[in-house]
Amino acid sequence: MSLTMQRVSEKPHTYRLNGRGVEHLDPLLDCLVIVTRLLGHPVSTEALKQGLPLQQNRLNAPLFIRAAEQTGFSARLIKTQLHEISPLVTPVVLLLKDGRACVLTAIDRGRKKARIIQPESGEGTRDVTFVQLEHEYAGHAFFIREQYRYDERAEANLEVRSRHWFWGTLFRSWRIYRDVLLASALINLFAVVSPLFVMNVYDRVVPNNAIDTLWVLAIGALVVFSFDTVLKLLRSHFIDLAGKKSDIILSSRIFSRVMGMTMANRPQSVGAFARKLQDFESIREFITSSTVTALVDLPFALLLLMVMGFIGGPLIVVPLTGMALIALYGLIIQRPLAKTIDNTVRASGQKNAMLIESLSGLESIRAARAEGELQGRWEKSVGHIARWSARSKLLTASTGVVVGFVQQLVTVALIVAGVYLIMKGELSMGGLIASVMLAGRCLTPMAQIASLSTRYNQARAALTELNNVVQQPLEKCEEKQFVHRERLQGQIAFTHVSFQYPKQQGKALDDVSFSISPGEKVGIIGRSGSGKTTLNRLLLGLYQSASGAVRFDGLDSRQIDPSDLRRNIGTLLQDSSLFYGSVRDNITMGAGFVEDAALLGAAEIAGVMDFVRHHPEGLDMPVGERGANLSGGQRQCVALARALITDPPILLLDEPCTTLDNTSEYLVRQRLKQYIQSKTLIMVTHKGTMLELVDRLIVLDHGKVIADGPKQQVLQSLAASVPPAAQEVRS
Ligand SMILES: Nc1ncnc2c1ncn2[C@@H]1O[C@H](COP(=O)(O)OP(=O)(O)OP(=O)(O)O)[C@@H](O)[C@H]1O
Repeated sequence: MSLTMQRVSEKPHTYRLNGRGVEHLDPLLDCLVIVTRLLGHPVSTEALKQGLPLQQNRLNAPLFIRAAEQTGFSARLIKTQLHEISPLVTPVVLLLKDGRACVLTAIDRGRKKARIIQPESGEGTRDVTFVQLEHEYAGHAFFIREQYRYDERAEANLEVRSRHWFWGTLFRSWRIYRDVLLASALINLFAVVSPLFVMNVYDRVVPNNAIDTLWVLAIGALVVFSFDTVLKLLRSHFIDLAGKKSDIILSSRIFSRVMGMTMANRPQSVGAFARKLQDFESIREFITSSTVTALVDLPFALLLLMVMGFIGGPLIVVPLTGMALIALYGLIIQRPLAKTIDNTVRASGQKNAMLIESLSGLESIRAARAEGELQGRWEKSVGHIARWSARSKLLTASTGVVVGFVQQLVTVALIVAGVYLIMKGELSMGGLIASVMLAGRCLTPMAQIASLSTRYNQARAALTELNNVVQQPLEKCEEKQFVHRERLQGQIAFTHVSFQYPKQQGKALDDVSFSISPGEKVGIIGRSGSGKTTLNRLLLGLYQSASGAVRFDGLDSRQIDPSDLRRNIGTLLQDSSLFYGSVRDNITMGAGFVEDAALLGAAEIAGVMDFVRHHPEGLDMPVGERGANLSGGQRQCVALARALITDPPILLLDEPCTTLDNTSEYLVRQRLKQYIQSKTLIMVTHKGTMLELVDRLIVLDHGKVIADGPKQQVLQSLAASVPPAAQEVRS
């Protein structure tokens, strides 16, 4: 379905929007929508692609699987012949040549016919022969089924085990880690070669002048070392490969959890939260080569120790004692180290929060001449972090020093004890040298692990923080099934709605009830803090009411998929944000594919064309970070155009045109008046002039509805009683 926005007459402008405003032109997405319908749980295109990083506005194979999974289905892409597909597994999405796709709904093997639905043809179900289909089929098919849902009864009896977000992701690379383990076993076996080579040279070659044997041994050792080098390179490559794979999955998972988090659980501080997410770096570092190598090598140290025991006999006690000493020191410093790192992490979060807040409020800081105050806070925070990080550095450095000392101690003790054994004739010269070398090898992974404890503690702290993030409730959780509504009529009802912000005293909305019919134009007025914006937030489903219900077309908003709901409500928030990019990007963000006619139409109504027309780059004019290159009024126009771009049946405008000059406001108002004729409008405003757009007024005070009725009647009664709310509406 395509959208065209036609300008019917010149003055006043009349705009007619045909269609939904967005054409997705995505065969895979269309097929998935059809499959969800066939499986009895229809999901809208909007809900399926919600939050996915579409490639040129389309699903690709991995995104198809993610789209299915996030809406309660599971999908697998399998290479298969057409005749191998069982009729029992339909519906199946077949990938066709030239990037097309179709849904295979039934197979009649006897008559060699198949029943398909090809969305782009718009023909509905049709029968084709196997030969025809084979000709088009590209060889891969998506097999989709509904995920089994446990209900509350199951929860009582059965604990549903799901994989941990972090360990489960690492576990996905178990095959790679298995190979790494195998390579490590060989590498550690090869570690024996060097001491044995030296031992044999000292004990056999030198006393007997056996030059031939020397060369044989040397060539053998070289071959083994070459193999060892290749294996070591491969091992690091595989560990990095597994780390990279996990890193991509984990980063994407964390970000999607953050995006999907309920507003009630959103973090109090953006800066501190951003810091938590950045701390993922320390986890990434921890799962890369050096750590994993040290961990994997540790069990093999015991093997080397056994070989050493075989050669050096009682000398084994020396490295064993050394290992025990290193382990003991490592354990002793764990607690103080963990404490310093936890404190550093907390303080860094606070410092980052301050930095982000200061940078975003730089103009206000300058205007209030508060630079000195913030400088003071900053220096205090930096000083605090420096103290803790100096402590953690000292502890880390002490590990290195202690480990080095133990290693030297072990060498000296081995040589002293070895000389006694040689004098007693229980050990050869070569045996002693080999024992020293092997002891060194045994201690290396121990030393590495001890020095990794800082990194481990950082990763542990980051994992704890991220665990909290990942465990936050999601707006769309797997257990919850939504009703999918492509298009709402625009009927809205609040019944006894009360709401209190988390961790706040007092209700922001208190027993609010009203009903709005489709096409009605309603103004919400009231003093600052009376609850107007909160009411908008509940309408958008950003927060859920504690009691009562918000209904759209008679359906509780909690049942409607949030993405469907928001697609149907064109929203201009009081503080709508713009993002780095062009004016065009900012208007179309979230809308998918938009035809130029629709874009121009929305930009015209919202007054964007009035200023981009004079810019050499037009709609491609860059807006800067957070829209910093635009004026306040221009930013509001772009945000208004964004609200109109999908031609939604409901418009929710919070303080539109507040930052526009009178002429611009007049022009936008006149164009909006034409545009909203068939829409349901809910508008929060303090501006009397904007009330021209509405026929009915709802007045809020301290979270309660104190008046509701036709505009003139409410204004008159407010003027008569002269409550503060009436004075708020400036004419
Ligand atoms: N995110 C929030 N967290 C906690 N409390 C909030 C939050 N937003 C608003 N409040 C509180 O809820 C109450 C209603 O605020 P709301 O923003 O809905 O008022 P408003 O009528 O839109 O005001 P204004 O006209 O100034 O925009 C206020 O007391 C405010 O302090």
